[in-house]
Amino acid sequence: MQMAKHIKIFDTTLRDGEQSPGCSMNLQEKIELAKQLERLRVDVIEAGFAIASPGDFVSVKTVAQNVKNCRIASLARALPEDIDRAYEAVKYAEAPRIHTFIATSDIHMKYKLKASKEEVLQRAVEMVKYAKKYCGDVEFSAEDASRSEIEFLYQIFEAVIKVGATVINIPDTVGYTTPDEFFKLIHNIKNNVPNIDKAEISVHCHNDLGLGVANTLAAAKAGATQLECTINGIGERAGNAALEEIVMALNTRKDEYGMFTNIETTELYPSSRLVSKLTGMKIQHNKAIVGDNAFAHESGIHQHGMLAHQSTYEIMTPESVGLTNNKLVLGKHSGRHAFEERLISLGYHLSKEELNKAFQEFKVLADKKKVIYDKDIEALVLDKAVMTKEFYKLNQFVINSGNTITPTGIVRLLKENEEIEEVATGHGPVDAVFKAIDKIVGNGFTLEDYALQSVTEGEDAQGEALVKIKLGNDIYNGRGVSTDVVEASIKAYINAINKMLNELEWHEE
Ligand SMILES: CC(=O)SCCNC(=O)CCNC(=O)[C@H](O)C(C)(C)COP(=O)(O)OP(=O)(O)OC[C@H]1O[C@@H](n2cnc3c(N)ncnc32)[C@H](O)[C@@H]1OP(=O)(O)O
Ligand SMILES: CC(C)C(=O)C(=O)O
Repeated sequence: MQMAKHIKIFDTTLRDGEQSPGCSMNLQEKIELAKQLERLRVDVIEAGFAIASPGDFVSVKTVAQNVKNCRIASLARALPEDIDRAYEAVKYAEAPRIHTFIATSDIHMKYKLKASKEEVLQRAVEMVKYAKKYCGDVEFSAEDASRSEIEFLYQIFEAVIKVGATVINIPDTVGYTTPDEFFKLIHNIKNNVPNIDKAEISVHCHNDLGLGVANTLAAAKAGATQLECTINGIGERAGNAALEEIVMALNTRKDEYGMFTNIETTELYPSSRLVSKLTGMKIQHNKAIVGDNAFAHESGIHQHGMLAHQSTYEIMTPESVGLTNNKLVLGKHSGRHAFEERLISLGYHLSKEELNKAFQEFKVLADKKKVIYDKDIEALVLDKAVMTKEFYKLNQFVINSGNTITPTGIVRLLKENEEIEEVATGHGPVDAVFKAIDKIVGNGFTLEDYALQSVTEGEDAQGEALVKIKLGNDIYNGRGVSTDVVEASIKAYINAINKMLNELEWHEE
């Protein structure tokens, strides 16, 4: 019998994932996510692109300072200033990595870099050498590798390994390749780059044709031992290969792949929910592994089969990915211990102060709602999982609305201990209260997106409002939950405003 092979998971949710339009996260959110990735036990966290902005630099550095059990990487173009900045940020990590890249396809070299093959080869070698002066662990990516000339890939990989690259990454940058083709590419690189055994082979697949995961798995079969991916598959354009799908495919089909990862699979669902909440990017219901319907059985024949035996229609258990089966969780007579235990099993690790606040809110909710589901609890604590300084807090609101009158909203907010009240009219009650808040806060930002969904089923279900506001080029997500949808909307709007003000204050410091 062959020994199972260890496959490393390189998570790039904080870098490529954050490149999804509208998915920006603030510093506290990134730290929270990095800690969750540590609980998930990914091998490498790509924490950002340090030179991209002062905010990116600080978040890479703070992740490096706070996460101890994963390797921490920063992306850097093949430029000395990028590499300097990347190292300045990752040097605080127990295990730092500089990840430098340059495009190798004719299209990118001609139109984007305006550089010849020789120049690209020389820059790649010089920059890997340059990075090695700082850091033992240097990953080199040949951007757009899947559309690059294969002989050039052999040449550039051999050259960068010679000067010390520890990982060579083969990205399918534009999601163009197919599983058979990518298998051959990785197989050929493994067999034609003379010093390939001195470096790890990595792949990074995008999902433009919906083949990101299939291509990644084909590459693993061909010999790649580091797989780059993101939670929920978020990322540039159609996204990256989804971490949870890759991991569960390897896990469920050990017979086919003979591979294992270090991932704590019961943390997959909490990680997915966290990313969705932090980015405001909803998970489609039929999404594999983590979608609401992934373990739901609707039709009679399937339900009959499931009643007879779970294995008839489930190839993995919901528990194995961190979904608990306790639909009915806690009620108004529950105590703090049971509440905390439930939170931990859902993947939320709150401080004592955060827990106390969440418990008080849980009791208020339990008075309003007959049945409290896991999702209600998650909705409550997600705000606590990422503490944001509250510049404004909702004190009171009143709306006057109907189909024959102009909707009017009166909102009173607390700013420190000062009460500020404004009134405004709008196209509907939510528009009216948002306009009243604009009058209090002042404008400069715009509402980019607003969505409302119910957290669970039932007439007393909580409404969850998600808003995106934009200031300059920056987007801030806010969320709010309440059994009253106008209140949920106000909370979401104030949450986004508070995040924006936190960021502005941080930039002023
Ligand atoms: C495939 C990927 O996902 S790559 C990662 C993509 N992520 C990002 O771009 C993160 C956000 N980016 C940014 O904030 C900015 O683009 C920055 C700060 C990195 C650079 O900003 P600017 O200096 O204003 O340059 P801009 O983005 O307009 O153009 C990119 C420049 O980098 C060059 N470049 C692109 N890739 C590389 C590379 N790998 N190595 C060296 N130079 C590169 C381009 O040729 C161009 O150079 P030019 O200014 O001499 O024409
Ligand atoms: C920088 C590389 C790894 C990348 O993100 C891509 O090619 O998609």
